[in-house]
Amino acid sequence: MGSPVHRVSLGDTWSRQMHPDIESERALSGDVALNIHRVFVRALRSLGSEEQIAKWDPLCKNIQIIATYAQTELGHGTYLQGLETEATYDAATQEFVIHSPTLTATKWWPGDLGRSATHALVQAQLICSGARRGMHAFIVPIRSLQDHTPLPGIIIGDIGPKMDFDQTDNGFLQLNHVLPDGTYVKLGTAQSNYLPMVVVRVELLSGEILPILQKACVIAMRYSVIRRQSRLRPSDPEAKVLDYQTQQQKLFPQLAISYAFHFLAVSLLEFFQHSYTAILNQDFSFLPELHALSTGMKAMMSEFCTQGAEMCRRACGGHGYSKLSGLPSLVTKLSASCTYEGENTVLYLQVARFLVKSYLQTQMSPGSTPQRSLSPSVAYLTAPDLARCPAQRAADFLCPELYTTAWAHVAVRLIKDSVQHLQTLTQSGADQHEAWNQTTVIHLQAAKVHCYYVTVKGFTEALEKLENEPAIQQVLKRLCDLHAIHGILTNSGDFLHDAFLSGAQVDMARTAYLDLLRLIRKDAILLTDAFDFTDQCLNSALGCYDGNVYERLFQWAQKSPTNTQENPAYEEYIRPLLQSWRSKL
Ligand SMILES: CCCCCCCCCC(=O)SCCNC(=O)CCNC(=O)[C@H](O)C(C)(C)COP(=O)(O)OP(=O)(O)OC[C@H]1O[C@@H](n2cnc3c(N)ncnc32)[C@H](O)[C@@H]1OP(=O)(O)O
Ligand SMILES: Cc1cc2nc3c(=O)[nH]c(=O)nc-3n(C[C@H](O)[C@H](O)[C@H](O)COP(=O)(O)OP(=O)(O)OC[C@H]3O[C@@H](n4cnc5c(N)ncnc54)[C@H](O)[C@@H]3O)c2cc1C
Repeated sequence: MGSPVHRVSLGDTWSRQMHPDIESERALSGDVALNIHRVFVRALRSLGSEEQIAKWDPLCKNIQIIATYAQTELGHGTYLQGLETEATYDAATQEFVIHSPTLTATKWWPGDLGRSATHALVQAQLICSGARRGMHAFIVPIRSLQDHTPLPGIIIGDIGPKMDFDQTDNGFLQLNHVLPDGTYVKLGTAQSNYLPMVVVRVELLSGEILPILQKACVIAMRYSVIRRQSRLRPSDPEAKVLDYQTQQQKLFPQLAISYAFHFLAVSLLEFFQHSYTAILNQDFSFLPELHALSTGMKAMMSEFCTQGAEMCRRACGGHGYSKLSGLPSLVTKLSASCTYEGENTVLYLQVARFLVKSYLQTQMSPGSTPQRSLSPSVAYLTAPDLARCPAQRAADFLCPELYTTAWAHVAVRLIKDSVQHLQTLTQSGADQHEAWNQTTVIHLQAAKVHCYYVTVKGFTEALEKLENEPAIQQVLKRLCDLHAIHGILTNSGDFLHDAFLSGAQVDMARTAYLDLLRLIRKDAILLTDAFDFTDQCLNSALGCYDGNVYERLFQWAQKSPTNTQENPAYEEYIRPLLQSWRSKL
């Protein structure tokens, strides 16, 4: 490992040396390749029969094969029913033949496919007895385990340079009448084939997406107490930029949402594990809500984390634009998460479908067809609603029940409004699909507010469990309050729309918000230290634990290739340019 890791600088000489034995335990940090091998394993365990899992799982665990998940094609990524790769069952030979019938059927994007993977889980349209049976998964060997060359019928390669993820060889794959390995076993419902995406979306939240925002918060917060710029009063020394209220407004909401998302990811993982156990026992009743939560949280977390990491980068001024800060690559990595594992708009609209169905369920007349009980995440649809917010003073906005009710009120109003717009169009004769398309902007807004409500509710419920830790509960409650009020102020129009909040009450909320910034200031470094990233993991000259920013920036710059190699432009361009005046004498 490179420079010594600074976690707890005891100041003695040994602090600066990492013992090799403990260092070897810190399995893998920063960029890791072969990420999609894990996605393959999740898919295998979700879709495979016991026999298939028994065969392939050990091969994956021992890295006797390197696998990828090949679903997306050149022509389709979102619309799975449009995937063109074919798996035709030949009853005579009792074999499946996998084929890419068109250019747009070329598998395109699967991670590690470009140069690394030996096997692919290929999602293909199953064709049996001439009938198309929808998307199904097949394990296909693609490279020789002897010499890694492409197997017969396989055309394979890398898709070329990307915005980031340079460590991953996203690839393309064409299959020319290839026979996959093993028999085919169909499990569960039609949606079972979608299960791997649910599994990956849930795991991405705390495994990949949230830690990137947390790292950006650590880097920007530590830098903001080292960076001194300008004076609060002419007679004062230069101020730490974190003492400026506007710097706090940039960074503290990102810190608050990092904690909100942490608690949310924990509770979603618990719900997922409960639902997954049921699904493996062929009980799919939890799947609709699990799908709605996993899509909504993946869309919201990737969107807010990307915006938040960019805000942290900008809050570091010029040095935030330097790659030595570690921030630019955090932003470009996060922006991919708004697309992979489901493009965010498409996923939010899946949430909207769920909200419409849930709302219509609440409107069914009593005694009509037996109602499935409403899913817990939308129980607020039938909770008593307030027409007006009762807040009388700023402090009232520090009450979790008050702001949770406020968020539920706006979510109900927007969901109801989206359903009414949909019904108005269908009742006026519009085709249901056209009516849906013509109201998706309204549905999108309702889905986003519902997701924000879920994070606020989840944070308040997590706080309730901390009653035996009053000091911690108090510090985290400030972040919960800030998260809820920041959303209200950012979307105040939604709260003012039906006069649920008055203008005066929005001013009260702002007063409470600004006071929270002041209170959170003293805990800001401790709240980011708590994420417990090593300096190596942060990989940032601005974010090191010991705060020696300027020394590291200067030292790391010296190591930049532009400073260690000859300037290729000098001989060919600069020297002739500088000397050109001589030839004119
Ligand atoms: C270190 C870095 C690590 C990076 C890792 C990166 C990994 C990236 C790997 C990938 O990107 S893999 C490819 C991921 N691709 C996607 O996520 C594709 C997104 N598209 C979809 O999920 C579906 O096409 C979509 C949900 C948008 C639409 O589904 P359909 O085309 O079937 O249509 P429809 O919306 O009518 O859904 C049919 C039914 O299935 C349900 N459904 C759809 N998806 C489901 C799902 N995933 N789970 C459960 N149910 C699902 C849906 O709710 C609905 O139920 P109802 O009819 O009861 O309403
Ligand atoms: C870094 C990275 C890694 C990836 N790794 C893998 C992998 O390992 N395996 C794999 O199979 N795939 C992988 N993908 C592909 C990824 O899953 C798809 O790109 C993603 O699902 C989006 O699909 P798309 O590209 O077809 O986007 P599109 O759906 O074409 O999106 C384009 C626009 O169309 C809009 N749109 C599409 N459908 C609708 C609709 N019904 N309603 C409203 N708007 C719509 C979208 O909102 C978007 O604005 C990866 C992608 C990236 C960026």
